[in-house]
Amino acid sequence: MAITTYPWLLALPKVELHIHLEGMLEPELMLSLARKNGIQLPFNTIGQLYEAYRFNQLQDFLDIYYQGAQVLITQQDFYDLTWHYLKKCQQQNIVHAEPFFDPQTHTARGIPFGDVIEGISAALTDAREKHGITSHLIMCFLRHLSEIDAFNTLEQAKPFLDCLTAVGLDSSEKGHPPEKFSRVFNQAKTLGLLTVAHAGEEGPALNIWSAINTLGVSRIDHGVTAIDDTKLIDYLVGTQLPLTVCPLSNVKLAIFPEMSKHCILNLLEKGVCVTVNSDDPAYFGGYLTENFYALSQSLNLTQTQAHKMLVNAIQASFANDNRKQAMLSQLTNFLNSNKHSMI
Ligand code: HPA
Ligand SMILES: [Zn+2]
Repeated sequence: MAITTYPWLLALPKVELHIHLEGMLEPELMLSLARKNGIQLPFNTIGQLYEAYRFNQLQDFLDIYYQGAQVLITQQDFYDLTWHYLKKCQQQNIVHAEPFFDPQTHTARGIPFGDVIEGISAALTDAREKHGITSHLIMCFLRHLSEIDAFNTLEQAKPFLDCLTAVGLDSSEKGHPPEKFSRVFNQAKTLGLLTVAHAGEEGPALNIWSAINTLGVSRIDHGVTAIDDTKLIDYLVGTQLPLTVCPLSNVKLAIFPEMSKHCILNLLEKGVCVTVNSDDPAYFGGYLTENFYALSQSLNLTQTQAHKMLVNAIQASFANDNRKQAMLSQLTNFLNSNKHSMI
């Protein structure tokens, strides 16, 4: 059955595996934090910010994203940013999330690592206790920086390993292949952390192979260029290694010229374990519900396909077996009671 309404998607219980905390910095919050903290930005109004959010490629976005993140100074700022997203989760019935954060963006400006991670973790704990939203935090290394910088960051994370589930890899893919970080990822694994990596967003399918073979990842973030490599597709289908795909992001960053050309449903129909995610919702025009809605509008996403991608997300998550079972039941109950209704 085709999905036609936004309210149905809004109420659908959802899981998000690819979202950057710095990418949920909405213009209103960015400008108010800039005023509070006395940070000068090249934008003064919300209109100017939206005007700047026109990107031809990943790097155009990253330049603005790192600029915006400079307004985050205190532990409370990181709490508020995270809490803002968790309120969104409540509104959109996102029941489990595994957000990324980029500590190097902050420690390079002299912000203590502990303030960043403690602010974020306190908000995640409060959301679990007050609203039952579960989460796992993933620390990303910026791949445009050096291996040594990544090792230093991992060192700073050691007192906070209880707050972390995994390490990831993000920022500029071109010129910074996964293997650059194989030794850091190995060390992270010896500390008990799981691993994920952005690969095959702007870069070739070869980067996905490298993330698999040199970083031992549990999931690939993006991974859409896998569609160019039939051997890789066979591998992904055989292993069910998940891809965390971000449709609105991919169109905003011109990976696909328009949503109707996006390959996510082709990957799904081939049997790849794909999931839907929002990446940087404040910059790309929508949270998880809007990503599903865009697929329903441009690719005629069906309820069965939405259900399958959510089952994939639950199974691909780092939640424990009990939590996975509870989320699967919640999803089944929703679909049984809302199959024919469009609310
Ligand atoms: O889509 C992305 N790709 C790489 N790095 C990022 N950091 C935030 N979003 C992204
Ligand atoms: Zn991302």
